[in-house]
Amino acid sequence: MIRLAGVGKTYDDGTVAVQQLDLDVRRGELVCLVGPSGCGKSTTLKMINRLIEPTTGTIEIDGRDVTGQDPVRLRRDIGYVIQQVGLFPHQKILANVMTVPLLHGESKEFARGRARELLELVGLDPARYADRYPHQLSGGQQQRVGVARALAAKPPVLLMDEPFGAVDPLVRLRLQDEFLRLQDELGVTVVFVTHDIDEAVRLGDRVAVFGPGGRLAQYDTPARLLGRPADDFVADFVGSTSGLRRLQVIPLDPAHLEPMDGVRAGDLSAAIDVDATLGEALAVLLNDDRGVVGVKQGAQFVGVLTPNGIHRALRAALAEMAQVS
Ligand SMILES: Nc1ncnc2c1ncn2[C@@H]1O[C@H](COP(=O)(O)OP(=O)(O)OP(=O)(O)O)[C@@H](O)[C@H]1O
Repeated sequence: MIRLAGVGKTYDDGTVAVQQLDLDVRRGELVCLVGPSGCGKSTTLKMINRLIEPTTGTIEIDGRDVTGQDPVRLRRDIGYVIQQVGLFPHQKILANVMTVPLLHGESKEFARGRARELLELVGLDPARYADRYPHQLSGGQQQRVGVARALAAKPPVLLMDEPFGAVDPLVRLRLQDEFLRLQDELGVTVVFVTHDIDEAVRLGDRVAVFGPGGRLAQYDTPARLLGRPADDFVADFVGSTSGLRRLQVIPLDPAHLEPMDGVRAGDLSAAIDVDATLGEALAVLLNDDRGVVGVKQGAQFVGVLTPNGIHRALRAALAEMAQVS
């Protein structure tokens, strides 16, 4: 869906922001660009919607070179969400979200309906929030309005630059979860900039780690990035707690469950879904006094998980990861 080939950006003052960047993003994929401050993540994002022109290389969206397209039109067709949200302070929330469909030439009535639908989708009840002004909303709520507005024109591509950077960690987790659900539902292709490796591995189907001087250090799935960092820089950036982070990306393995024999469903105080990750399973287990968690598929219990089961699942996943690398 998006293809960058040999893309570079050197600013007028000689700063090399991005070097020889090759990056493919598949349709419907969520790709995170992550790295320390100043390594060219925002510059890369802004080259995709032509807020910044590359010095070298080509950028294609859906097979079409973006440099051949009218930048205003291009930006109208690509959703863009930034940390400072950029809501119009003197317009009510509904009017803020209606802006983009109106720009696309839709009728007021259509735009109003679409805006209400979008507010609902991002978890803001229109009956409660549509008539408020931006300053009457919390930071997290404003951020959701920003996401709703960017999605209002059903863009095939959404660019997000640290969209959840300014909200507290708990709200951020919730926004991340909601955004994952939304992205899955809408099937939109997303490029998401963050400097937070935890956010990147949580959200990304694939993660691009940028190093100093705008060099792409590794582009991989979260599991491989954490399990097999390409070099010392990536290993360092991923950090010493990568073992714990890895838990967040490894699925629970049903082979490591123990049978329900002798355990009555009514005695289990905690249960998780069989689609959970090892990290989620561990979190539930740690909160349970008995050290045993029921695992469900739909409404049915399919087994129980104990600390030993988690340990076995983790060992097996790491062995498998080492084999494919
Ligand atoms: N207009 C500009 N003129 C000159 N240099 C610039 C300009 N904009 C950005 N830079 C430089 O380009 C490099 C990359 O900046 P960019 O904003 O892309 O990094 P980033 O990875 O997004 O950083 P952060 O995480 O801090 O937002 C930095 O060294 C920055 O100082």
